Amino acid sequence: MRHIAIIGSGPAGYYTAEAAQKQWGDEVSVDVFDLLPVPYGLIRFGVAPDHQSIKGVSRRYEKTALNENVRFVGNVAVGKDITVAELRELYDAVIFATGAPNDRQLGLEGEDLDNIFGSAEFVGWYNGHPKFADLDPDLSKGHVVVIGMGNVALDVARILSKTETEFEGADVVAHALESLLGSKIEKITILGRRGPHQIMMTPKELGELGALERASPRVDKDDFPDEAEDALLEPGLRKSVTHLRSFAAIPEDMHAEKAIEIEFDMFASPVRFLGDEKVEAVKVERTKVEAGRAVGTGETYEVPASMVITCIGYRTSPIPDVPFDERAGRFANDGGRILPGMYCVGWARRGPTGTIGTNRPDGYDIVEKIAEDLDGGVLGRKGKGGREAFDALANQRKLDIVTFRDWKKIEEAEEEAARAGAPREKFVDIESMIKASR
Ligand SMILES: NC(=O)c1ccc[n+]([C@@H]2O[C@H](COP(=O)([O-])OP(=O)(O)OC[C@H]3O[C@@H](n4cnc5c(N)ncnc54)[C@H](OP(=O)(O)O)[C@@H]3O)[C@@H](O)[C@H]2O)c1
Repeated sequence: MRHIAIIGSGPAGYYTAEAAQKQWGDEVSVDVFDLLPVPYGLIRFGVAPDHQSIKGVSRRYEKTALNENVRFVGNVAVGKDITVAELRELYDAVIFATGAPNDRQLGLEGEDLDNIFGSAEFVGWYNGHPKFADLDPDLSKGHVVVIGMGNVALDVARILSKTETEFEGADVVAHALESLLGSKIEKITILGRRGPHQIMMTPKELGELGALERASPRVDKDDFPDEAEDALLEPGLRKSVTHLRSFAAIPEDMHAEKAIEIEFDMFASPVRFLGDEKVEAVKVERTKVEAGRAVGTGETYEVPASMVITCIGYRTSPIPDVPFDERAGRFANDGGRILPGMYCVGWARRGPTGTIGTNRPDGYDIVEKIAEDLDGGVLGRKGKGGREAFDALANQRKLDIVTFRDWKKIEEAEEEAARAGAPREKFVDIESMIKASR
């Protein structure tokens, strides 16, 4: 019997557990650890609460989780409750699937002013992540600036704009829903340092932005190159550009019918944040794109801002004893191999790009590599103590472990507490989660 520890129960973690199960069947025992008492990581805390069909992928992970030889070990902080060195003593392979939960910083003056948040914080707040439940963003004033032109920026702009009817069926947590519905936002400026032909937003999500009840997207016609150049774009990007062109063609009287304007300010790079305690404006430099890169033109202006959300990417949390690539913000690895017996998958391996499905081949690939390392003798000829040995240590340390069965009780309690039409009302603090699990 071989023993595998997967650290992180999000998409990367569960696709890897699934791959291991398929590869070795009863010959392997897989423990999937999570810092929190609840599984699924990005699916629960990152995917937008109004995108329930995407969240449905957790049913596939549940199938894996319910296998005899796979178990969920929640509420365990690796690096604190148990060290990486200890895990390596207990398991033949330790795989980090910890994602990229920290916001990248712009490194600009004024970035620590009040009411400036990174998207991990803001998305975590409306998705009920215990770390960000108390964020308390001030939505009582009119102009939000969202920095970045990727799908996270789109999620944030859409969630800030939706009406109560549009939130039907969403699992946005109660504290956030109340605050969002009481917001006084009139304008959202999406700042992108490049242009329409470099946008990272995908067509389906851009289409949703064009169909909001109380918000209307505005794009400047002058930002586009000649229409003939659209034909040179790859099909996905071409569709996104078609959406942007349709936004640019919205007549003024139609904009006027909507309470919120979502303005795309392209070729605009943030320079510094202005304000005393709270943010009041963003100083921006006009850019042009040269060889695909944004280059400053020296022309600057100010965009008023009562709140700022930066949506510019994420970094993995370093863990003691795991080599880290500071520049890239993820574990130092060679195709997922970190050190003999230590691996990484998903965003912790590749950085924060791709869809949820991108993690699936990652999981299968690392399992193949572990199989190679097993065959090559890299992981020793004899299996380690695994599950039993971990349980002995956990008992000794009095770790309060949450099992998958415990999680199902939390899930049931969250489903019972759901408001009409919503799938669940999430617990937003660890204590309540644990209480519901007992
Ligand atoms: N519904 C969905 O399918 C969905 C939803 C959410 C997220 N996702 C995926 O999750 C991944 C992460 O999404 P994301 O939106 O965080 O990342 P992203 O797609 O990489 O977009 C990041 C944006 O931030 C900008 N940016 C980065 N550094 C900047 C700086 N210093 N100043 C100004 N702008 C800066 C980038 O501009 P440049 O392009 O110029 O670098 C880009 O527009 C993506 O693969 C995304 O597609 C998917």
